[in-house]
Amino acid sequence: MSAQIIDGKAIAAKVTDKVTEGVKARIAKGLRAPGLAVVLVGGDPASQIYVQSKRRTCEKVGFTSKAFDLPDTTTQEDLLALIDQLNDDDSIDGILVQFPLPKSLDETLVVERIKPSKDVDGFHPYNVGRLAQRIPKLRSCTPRGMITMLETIDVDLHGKHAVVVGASNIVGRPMTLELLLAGCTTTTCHRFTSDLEHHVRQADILVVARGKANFIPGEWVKEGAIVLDVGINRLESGKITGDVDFDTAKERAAYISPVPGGVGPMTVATLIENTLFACNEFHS
Ligand SMILES: Nc1nc2c(c(=O)[nH]1)N[C@@H](CN(C=O)c1ccc(C(=O)N[C@@H](CCC(=O)O)C(=O)O)cc1)CN2
Repeated sequence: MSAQIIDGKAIAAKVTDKVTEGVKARIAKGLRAPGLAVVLVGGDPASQIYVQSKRRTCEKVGFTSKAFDLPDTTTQEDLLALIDQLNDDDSIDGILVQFPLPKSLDETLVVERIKPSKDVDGFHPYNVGRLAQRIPKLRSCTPRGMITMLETIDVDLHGKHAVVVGASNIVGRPMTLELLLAGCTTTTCHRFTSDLEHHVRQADILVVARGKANFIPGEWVKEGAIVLDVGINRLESGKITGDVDFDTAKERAAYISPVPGGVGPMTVATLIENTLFACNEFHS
């Protein structure tokens, strides 16, 4: 059996089309277009690609996009002052500060400074806490995007054993909360997990966010599992590959997301979806 491919690029296009309709509906009612501020500090090449994609998608759906490209010498005070200014700007519904930040800057202080109603990344402790308490509002983009991917598959998540490999604030931890909310029994594996193979072999739903090419051998994947690969690893050849050994895994899984074209595009689409939500729900 060969797995069905979960086409993140196609699902993301549907999500952004729906947002375009939402923006048109606002304009038809005489309301302003949603506004997203995208802040990039420094010149990390991967971050530049992601930020460009976010800004391009904003334009495509009819948002107002404000770009802030700051040098890597930016101080903590300067960055927090910009966030304060954006928090007070009524034309801005969402504030996105691209991570990772240069080492001299504290990401936690940045996350905590953004007004929860403009936290379209869903990283603020207020928004993570709401997700943990089953009353989500703004939800982290990559995990929420993966739930949207799962919703396109005709599968009942209740009681399924979901195993998340990786416990970062951006992906692993909020994904565990999302899967718990969806009714899964969850296991989160991290750097101190002993016998990773044992846990992975139990997974009906396997989410891997480790950042190491072919970290999960395909033989570990349970027959009929759903595999979502969050890894984006650039090989010396220039090829981009995920964290799961795709060729072997696809012979065992029922569904699998590819890299590229899987989870990555859903991250951007969900950010756009979150911005429209923030605009309609909190600011209008
Ligand atoms: N403030 C944030 N920073 C970061 C986040 C985030 O959600 N918020 N996530 C990641 C990076 N990321 C978005 O910012 C992101 C990663 C990957 C993709 C994507 O579309 N990848 C393509 C491959 C494109 C390429 O790298 O050439 C794919 O998988 O098909 C989009 C966004 C860390 N930082």
